Amino acid sequence: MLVTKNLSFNYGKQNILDNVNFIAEKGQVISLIGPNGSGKSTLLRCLCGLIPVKRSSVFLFDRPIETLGAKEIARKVAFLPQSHERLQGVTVYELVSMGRAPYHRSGWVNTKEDQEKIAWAIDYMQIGHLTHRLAEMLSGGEKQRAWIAMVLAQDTPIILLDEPVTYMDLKYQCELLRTIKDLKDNFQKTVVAVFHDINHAIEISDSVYLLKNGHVYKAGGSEQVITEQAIKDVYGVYAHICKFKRCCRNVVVPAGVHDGSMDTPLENLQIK
Ligand SMILES: Nc1ncnc2c1ncn2[C@@H]1O[C@H](COP(=O)(O)OP(=O)(O)OP(=O)(O)O)[C@@H](O)[C@H]1O
Repeated sequence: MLVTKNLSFNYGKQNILDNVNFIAEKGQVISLIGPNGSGKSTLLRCLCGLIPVKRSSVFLFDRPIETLGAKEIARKVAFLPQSHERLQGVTVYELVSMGRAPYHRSGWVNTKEDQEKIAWAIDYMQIGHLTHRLAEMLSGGEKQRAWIAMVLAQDTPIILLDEPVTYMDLKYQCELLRTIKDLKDNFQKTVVAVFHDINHAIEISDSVYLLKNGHVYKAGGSEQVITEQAIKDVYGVYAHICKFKRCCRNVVVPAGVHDGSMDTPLENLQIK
């Protein structure tokens, strides 16, 4: 569905992405993880045609992305950026409605189908009580849910989310992870999401891409990719990969401030 072949990208002379080979199939959840500045957001922006790429390095439904028009791409891929545009005087309902823009030829008249998709997205993200509020007046977490509703109203087979749990409290973080799983299980959506919390990536992903300095350090199932060695190599941090009873996934626990220095190998940490 969404593929990159030896994708490289520069800003000026700075090499940001280096020979990235990526593949997302229908109904998969794929996480991008890696340190600040490793190229995760840039990769997402290449995947939805927001930044121009070399010919035949990004393919959307088997077609080189540069051969598709902006609206055509936007009917296939929705993108939630890391930081949102500051929209003044726009209600939450109007914000969510903007997700329908790729389907409008000219002007702004919502068809019955548009209204149904908008209503579904609002209901799905549980923001019905916010629709008349100005988006700029919402709390960080409320705003994030409103923007995700806009992305869902776009009704695309592929959804790209850049740090979607930002600003959300624990309850909404858990709910958003469930939402992503539901979008995959019940709507066969393909979701590519950037996470800083590695445990979120472990919890939700069919595959994980671990980026380091613009290249893919490792990709695959989370158990293969996320190892203590990989975390040390990529983040420069010692971390424990733990298994807990009644928790059916690995849990990454970085060495704590009381365990010793961040540079202390795990085997030398003082366990009291
Ligand atoms: N518009 C731009 N012009 C020049 N350099 C840029 C631009 N946008 C990003 N960069 C640089 O590209 C590199 C990768 O940035 P990117 O935002 O893709 O990283 P990231 O992995 O998403 O980081 P973070 O986790 O901090 O969000 C960084 O060094 C950044 O400074």
